[in-house]
Amino acid sequence: MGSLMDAPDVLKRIAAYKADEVEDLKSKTTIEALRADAALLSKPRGFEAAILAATGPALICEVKKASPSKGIIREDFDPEAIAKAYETGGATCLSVLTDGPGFQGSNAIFAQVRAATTLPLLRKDFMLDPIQIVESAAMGADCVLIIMAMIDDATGKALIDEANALGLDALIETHDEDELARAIKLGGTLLGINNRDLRTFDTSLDTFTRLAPLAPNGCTLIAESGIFTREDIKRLAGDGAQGYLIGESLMRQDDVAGATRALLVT
Ligand SMILES: O=C(O)c1ccccc1NCC(=O)[C@H](O)[C@H](O)COP(=O)(O)O
Repeated sequence: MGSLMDAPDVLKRIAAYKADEVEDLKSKTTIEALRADAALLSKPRGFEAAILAATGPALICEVKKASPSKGIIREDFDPEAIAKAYETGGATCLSVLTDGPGFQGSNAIFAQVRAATTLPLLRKDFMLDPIQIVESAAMGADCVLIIMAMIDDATGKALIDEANALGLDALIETHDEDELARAIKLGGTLLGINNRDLRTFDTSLDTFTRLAPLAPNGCTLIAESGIFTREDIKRLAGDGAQGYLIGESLMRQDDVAGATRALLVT
């Protein structure tokens, strides 16, 4: 028998429990209260700016214990140690999973990482409602992920507007021509192309190669998923990538700092 997180339809299942989580959040607080909490924090660190300023490949290294497609990725999961190792290894930014059911992430893990590093942080979760964007700002996130496959255009606009109002960057994730066209129409400039099809879990770098030429000049292109080697990065750079979101291949290493550094060697 398949698990709750098996493809296909994993996104539908995630959307269902995420809608419950949003209702739970709204029962405990208000968007205004979260906005006030966010206003007490220092300004977000520029996530996209850090990627554009990187002198070598801009690695966005992911802190994730598990995923629906791979199950448990790292048993000895110490978010603080991993964040420090990524920073020592030369990461430009970090991505932190906060989704519980699919990734064994949490807001507490995000807080641990935030306390351990000064690198700009992406809160990686499934955004369906503007209150989650404000919650992310109140947690000290610098960037939020918006997955086009999970939302309609009206929701996308509301999420992007909220991120802009709070000074957060928004990484708009796409996987096919239609999602990319919708993201561009919504004014997204930090565009993720996910090599993993979240409906089937099939992963191929050819997705980035196919879609990157369709993005307008001036966008910052992030290649996501399935990146394992320096050769992968060289190939994706040749196809126009300016940043690389890498999770599994680094999370499985004993020497996380060394493995991160090795991806930066030219
Ligand atoms: O990876 C999954 O199983 C997954 C399932 C459902 C929604 C999202 C999912 N993954 C998010 C990602 O794409 C990755 O965490 C991220 O891009 C890093 O990928 P990787 O380097 O392959 O771990």
